[in-house]
Amino acid sequence: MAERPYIVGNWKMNGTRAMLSEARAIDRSSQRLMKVEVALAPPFTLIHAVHREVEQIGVGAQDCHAGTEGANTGDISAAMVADAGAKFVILGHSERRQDHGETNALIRSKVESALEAGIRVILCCGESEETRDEGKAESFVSRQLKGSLPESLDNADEVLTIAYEPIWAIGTGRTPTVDDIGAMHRSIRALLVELYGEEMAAQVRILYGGSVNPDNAKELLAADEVGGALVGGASLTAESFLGIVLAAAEVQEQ
Ligand SMILES: O=C(CO)COP(=O)(O)O
Repeated sequence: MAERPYIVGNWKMNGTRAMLSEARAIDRSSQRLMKVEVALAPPFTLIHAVHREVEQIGVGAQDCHAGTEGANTGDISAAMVADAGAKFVILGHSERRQDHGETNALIRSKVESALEAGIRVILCCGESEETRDEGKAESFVSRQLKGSLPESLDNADEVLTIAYEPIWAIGTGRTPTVDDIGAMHRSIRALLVELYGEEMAAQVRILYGGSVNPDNAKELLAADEVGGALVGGASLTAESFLGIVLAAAEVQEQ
């Protein structure tokens, strides 16, 4: 792993204020964090509280609306999550695509809105099991990214992270092989070079997500072109999340 690995916990629809102690515990185990960049994306309701609770780690949101303000009952804009303390937002997660019918075009306008609001984007992509079985995973992911990334970016390296999350690996305990992850990440890197040029593309981190846990993290993080992990279930307790952070630090040292 070339640069500092980036380990991000996506709490999804989990967590009340009782979980702030987990965020605090993650933050306080900062000894190893010098080698690893660590962040949490709690639900909207906890962004501000987590932001106030932590000193070392980043805090972000799991989604935002494409607009800036207005008559959108129940929605939250990028500027609002930024105001609550979010420094990044996860966009295009497969659960948003599936459960809320989010299209690539909508996701692209959310990406633009987030960048406009001055927060970083973790853009998710990933194929279904059917698409992988058909041998079309790489072309599918490439189409997803082409459809949801802005055509040009001034500083992709500073504002953009990609997360490859095969849908069939999310919450299932199944993961692709290290070779398959490496092949997909190389394909994503090639697309970034095509879109933004070699220099900028080289600095965009590409995370792997899907059933990452403390036991498999070391192997998965050592795969080619993997710059970190987006973690769901195993980010819900400090103990398991820190196990992954530790694995990332060990891979970094190798
Ligand atoms: O969707 C994910 C993170 O965004 C992955 O979730 P799990 O780690 O629970 O498989």
